[in-house]
Amino acid sequence: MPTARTTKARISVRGLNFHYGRRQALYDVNVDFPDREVTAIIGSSGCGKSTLLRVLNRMYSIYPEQTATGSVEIDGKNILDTHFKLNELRLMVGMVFQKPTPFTMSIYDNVALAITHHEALTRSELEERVEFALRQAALWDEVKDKLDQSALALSGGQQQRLCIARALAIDPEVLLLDEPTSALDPIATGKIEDLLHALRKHYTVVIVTHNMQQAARVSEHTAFMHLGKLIEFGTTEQIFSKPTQKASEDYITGRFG
Ligand SMILES: Nc1ncnc2c1ncn2[C@@H]1O[C@H](COP(=O)(O)OP(=O)(O)OP(=O)(O)O)[C@@H](O)[C@H]1O
Repeated sequence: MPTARTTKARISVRGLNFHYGRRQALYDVNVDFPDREVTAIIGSSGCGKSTLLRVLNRMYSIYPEQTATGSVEIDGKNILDTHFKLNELRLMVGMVFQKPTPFTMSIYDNVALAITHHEALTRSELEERVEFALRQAALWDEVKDKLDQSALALSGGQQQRLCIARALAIDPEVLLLDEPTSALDPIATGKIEDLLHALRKHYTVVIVTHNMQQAARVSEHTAFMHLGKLIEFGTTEQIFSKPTQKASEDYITGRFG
């Protein structure tokens, strides 16, 4: 398999194999995710996109039958190493899921809880941090007058931006998004895509998406996967205009997937 190398990698995946019990879902994946860029992972259903994303924050580790071999280095440290503390990893890598998952509590507490789990701050420091996170997620103006209202009363798109604020509240280096707009309407989707454009200045973003137009709009690099293998990685422009692998070309031109 080709190793996708770039000059300034923030995450380097090498020789990654992943099993759900006896079922192998990833085969010898090698890829570098560039620093402070958006990388899209695309490919047909079941090809291993979510699995790869979940390995990047070791989410599988709570399931004993799920195993990963190989390495995933962030800042030169192998985060798959069981000696690498999960708490430390949670501070480095934030994650947002397909369906918004706000906690049943106020808008303010949703974000504050993420911070107080890791840090002891004074009340005013905490207020500043919550505001900063909500501003980063382009939600502050819409919620600043109702911070003590339930997060569940927000629209789906606002809830998803709240989840992004929660992920950003701990100031991670990496933001992982697993089909973050698939449950949203086009206007809410557009807001999240605009947000991704702004976030790339500060964060290394990896997004799994089924929507190829979205990948083309939001990402600088694209990884194409097929049947658990990373088939091709390149600039999004190259992958969409001149894919070098037949499987990528077939997927992009809609012949399968
Ligand atoms: N918990 C699990 N136990 C067993 N097999 C699983 C589990 N989760 C996923 N798989 C299998 O691993 C493979 C990769 O799944 P994954 O969810 O990563 O694919 P995907 O590309 O994200 O798919 P989709 O686009 O449909 O979300 C699939 O064959 C799937 O059936």
